[in-house]
Amino acid sequence: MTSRQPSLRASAWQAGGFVRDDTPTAEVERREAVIESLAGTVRDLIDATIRTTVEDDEVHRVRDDLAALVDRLRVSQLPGPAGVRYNTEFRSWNWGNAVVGAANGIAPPLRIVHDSDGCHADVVLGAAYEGPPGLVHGGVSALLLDHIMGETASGRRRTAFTGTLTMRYRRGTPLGPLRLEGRIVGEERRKIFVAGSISDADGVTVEAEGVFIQPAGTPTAPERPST
Ligand SMILES: CCCCC/C=C\C/C=C\C/C=C\C/C=C\CCCC(=O)SCCNC(=O)CCNC(=O)[C@H](O)C(C)(C)COP(=O)(O)OP(=O)(O)OC[C@H]1O[C@@H](n2cnc3c(N)ncnc32)[C@H](O)[C@@H]1OP(=O)(O)O
Repeated sequence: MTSRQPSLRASAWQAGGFVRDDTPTAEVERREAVIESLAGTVRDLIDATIRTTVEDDEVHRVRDDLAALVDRLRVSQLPGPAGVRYNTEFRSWNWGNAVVGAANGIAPPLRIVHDSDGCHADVVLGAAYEGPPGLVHGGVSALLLDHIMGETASGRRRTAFTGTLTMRYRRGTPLGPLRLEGRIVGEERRKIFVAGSISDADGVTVEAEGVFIQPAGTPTAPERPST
């Protein structure tokens, strides 16, 4: 996640379900690095669990050790999901997000780059994202495209919810290195039309079209610089 320029009254965001949290940016980033390192190990654990061939007794011992570790993390917990928070500098963080959450071991996670044409992200998908043998699950493709296309529509200056998302799976998407892209192709009042794609080294595997809706009454900030 990148830093936000202060541009709007914080109160404008409360209506969109974002939670104001005045943790200073330096502290947010310190904690984010800590929790991200744990999530990275959880991601390794998921991959190791899928691919392990160790004997049953060893599986049971590892399970018991992990259960003890879960108990240690449960000692202090949020009352519910992590949500989206932002501070006075409009630095936002959504550590539980299914696609980009720093604390979420099931998020790939996607590192999204905003540029003048929209957004893109390079990602490597492993065994945890498999559908057909050796190929990315179609729902995972839709998940990742939904998010990057939503961020494209948002442009980090407004809230945009997915209204309609249409996928065209042109060929199987192999597990491994992939590029995701999103770009705005039209706008009509609160509707933002976005095109998206997933590509491997040989070209596009999935194309998507989406209509994203800016909820009525939510603000739009001035253009933000590219990151
Ligand atoms: C200001 C400072 C900003 C700083 C910004 C900083 C950070 C930004 C941070 C976060 C945002 C970042 C990224 C977003 C990233 C990822 C996105 C993930 C996307 C999701 O994962 S999100 C979850 C799945 N998503 C839902 O959970 C939606 C549930 N749903 C609803 O919340 C409503 O249903 C809604 C809001 C969609 C519409 O509600 P509404 O009341 O506003 O709509 P309304 O009836 O007024 O229609 C208005 C016009 O939209 C047309 N229209 C309506 N619905 C449509 C549909 N479904 N498809 C196509 N067109 C539709 C109408 O036909 C009309 O069109 P027309 O104007 O031409 O008549």
